[in-house]
Amino acid sequence: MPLLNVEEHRRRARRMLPRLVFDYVDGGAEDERCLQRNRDALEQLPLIPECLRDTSTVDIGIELFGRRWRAPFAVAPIGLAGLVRPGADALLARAAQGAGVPFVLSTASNTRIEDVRAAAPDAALWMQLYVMGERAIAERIVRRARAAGFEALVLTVDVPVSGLRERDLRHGFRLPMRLTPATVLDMARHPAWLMRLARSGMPQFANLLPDDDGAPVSAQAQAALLSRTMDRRLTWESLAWLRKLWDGPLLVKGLLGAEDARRAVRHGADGIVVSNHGGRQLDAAPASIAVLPAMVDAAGGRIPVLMDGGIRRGSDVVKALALGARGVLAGRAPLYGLACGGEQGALSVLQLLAQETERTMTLLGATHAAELGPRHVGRPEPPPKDTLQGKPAIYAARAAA
Ligand SMILES: Cc1cc2nc3c(=O)[nH]c(=O)nc-3n(C[C@H](O)[C@H](O)[C@H](O)COP(=O)(O)O)c2cc1C
Ligand SMILES: CCCCC(=O)C(=O)O
Repeated sequence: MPLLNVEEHRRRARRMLPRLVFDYVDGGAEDERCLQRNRDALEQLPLIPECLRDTSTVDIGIELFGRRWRAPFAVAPIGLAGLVRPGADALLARAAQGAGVPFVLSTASNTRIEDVRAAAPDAALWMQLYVMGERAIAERIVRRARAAGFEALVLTVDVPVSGLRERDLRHGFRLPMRLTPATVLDMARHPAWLMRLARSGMPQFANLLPDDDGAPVSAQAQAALLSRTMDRRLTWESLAWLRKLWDGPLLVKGLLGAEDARRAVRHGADGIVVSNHGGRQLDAAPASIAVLPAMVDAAGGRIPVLMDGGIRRGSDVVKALALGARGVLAGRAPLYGLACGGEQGALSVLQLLAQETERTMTLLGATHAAELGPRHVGRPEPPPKDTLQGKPAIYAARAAA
């Protein structure tokens, strides 16, 4: 039976992966309220169709930074994706290439920048940047991405420190790594996953390994990235430093406040990504979709606003576009696909999202993203009654699992 939607891919991924890996992908910070909020806020928004409009051709493609995207979403940066499957970054890039959408490579990828480019020569590749203590590391990554023909740079700014990922802590997934006996047993119960990992070895942060140019990159930097120890002196003024290194589109990812959107414009960013890091950082953060209209308003049409967080259906994509996003990023959705079926699995998820986006737009009477507007979005429905004494619905899901 083919998997019909993203949630079915998620459930299959949960069976295919050891719990430690699934929880790393699926989990959020602290009580996972932000993770849940992203979903709730999207689900609670109704869409209002406009009928009797000619929808004989519907084009879900968009254009951004001089490139056509075949669908209005890109694959979000995912660090340590190699835990899901060896070569994950290249497989995701190839899936994005197949779907005709951009792929954002994480600084914390397990495949080198140059190897991702070689695997997906025709893909629109963007580079996500984490700035750690040694600025020279970031500078080197930017230079390499540029040389490999990456088209945009995405500076992630919502990780001054790691969010408190309690699922990871429970599994001993931290440094020094202290795997629990239960985790080791669980890995043994997933032989297909384990064999692949055994063949390829433990994933490394490939962009931090000593390279052909012999630049020394310390084990310390690898450890800093795993624990998400970033440079906390990074400020808005640092954008000028990046500007000198990068002349292409420069986006800032991880903004939620209108004043920050205005600061991004003032400091010369070419775009912003409204994001709470998929609920993995500040658990008290609002749902991305909830603050999107204010962010679009603050950007005032001067720079494009993208959004991520909780995209699981084409209708979620359409809601974000209707509220003013130029496009969205999908993080976990293609990753669940990757876990189920490698490159083909990730591509299937991207195709499902594209088909759902097209169907939703057709049902709304919109033939192009530019025709979508706030009039298509109704007032949020009241949140569903919690079944477990006021706990977010995710607890109910877990209790049922
Ligand atoms: C396993 C995992 C790893 C991630 N790694 C990064 C990263 O390296 N850099 C980054 O900017 N965001 C990272 N993110 C956040 C995503 O880019 C994106 O903001 C988020 O996943 C969007 O929410 P969604 O998963 O609900 O689509 C990661 C997310 C996940 C799930
Ligand atoms: C381990 C590298 C950082 C990945 C990340 O940003 C995340 O887990 O959300």
